[in-house]
Amino acid sequence: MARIGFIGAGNMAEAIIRGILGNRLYAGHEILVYDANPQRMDYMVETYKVVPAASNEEMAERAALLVLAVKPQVAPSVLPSVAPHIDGDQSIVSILAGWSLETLRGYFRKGSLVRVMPNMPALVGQGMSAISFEPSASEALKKTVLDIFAATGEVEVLPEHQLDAAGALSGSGPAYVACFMEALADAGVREGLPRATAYRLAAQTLKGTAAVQLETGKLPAEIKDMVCSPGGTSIVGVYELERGRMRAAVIDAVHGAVLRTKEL
Ligand SMILES: NC(=O)C1=CN([C@@H]2O[C@H](COP(=O)(O)OP(=O)(O)OC[C@H]3O[C@@H](n4cnc5c(N)ncnc54)[C@H](OP(=O)(O)O)[C@@H]3O)[C@@H](O)[C@H]2O)C=CC1
Ligand SMILES: O=C(O)[C@@H]1CCC=N1
Repeated sequence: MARIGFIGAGNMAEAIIRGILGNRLYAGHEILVYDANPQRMDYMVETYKVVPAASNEEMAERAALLVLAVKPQVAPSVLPSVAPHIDGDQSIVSILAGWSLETLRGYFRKGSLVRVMPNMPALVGQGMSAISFEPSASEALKKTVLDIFAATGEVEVLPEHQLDAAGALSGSGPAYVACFMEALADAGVREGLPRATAYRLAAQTLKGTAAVQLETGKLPAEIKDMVCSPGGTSIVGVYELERGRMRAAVIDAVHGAVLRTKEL
């Protein structure tokens, strides 16, 4: 049996595989992949020396732990043919947005189920994964799953009812942050900075500010106060952000993503 198999070898599967290989959790020959797109299969096999499966059904027969990494919209056409091949010793990790453990259990009669909401920065080992286990999950399975996602960044075990919120915050969050980064860089260009310089300044500013929060534990409000000198420049910028309803826009964005998650 392969240690792990990926149903769908797209962006997130690649990010997780990179973490596994980079941290030497498993070797390429212990990882099975199947993707409906033959070019994508070729790319994954050539790049990561993983093992191609002939079908999702073969994968389900051969992988001790199966990662569901297709789009949620595709899952209803994939799971009915995969589930009958799963026996009680196997485990299924779903990263499908919006798919509850209860919905998954409707397909999988056997096997342990885990729900994970990873995020795209897993690609560079800076991911944030929210993880929910079934109450019956064994300590061995918890360790295996935590080790896999810790290889892609940080992990947080959450009760399942919080996973949709986590997905809309940290799962979708890189898209919002990229929009903010682009806006910051556009602003720099408007003020005369070269485009490449503006991107570098914007990206490192986001990374550095996040690092201050994570390393010092200071509240975002405290960090903002450390930057805003009385009567200075930054407080004028903060005032303009507030006039633009920046906080309300972000809160609306996450709420919109939660509502969409419930539709999937
Ligand atoms: N992207 C993100 O930031 C995050 C995504 N997720 C979740 O991860 C999952 C995967 O997302 P992502 O990696 O972005 O998606 P991708 O579209 O990059 O990857 C999915 C892959 O599955 C392939 N595929 C389609 N149909 C089948 C099939 N029947 N059998 C096997 N493979 C198939 C697709 O091929 P083709 O392109 O030809 O259709 C594609 O290569 C989703 O469920 C999403 O909700 C969770 C957190 C973050
Ligand atoms: O946009 C999506 O549906 C997926 C889930 C979280 C991030 N990307």
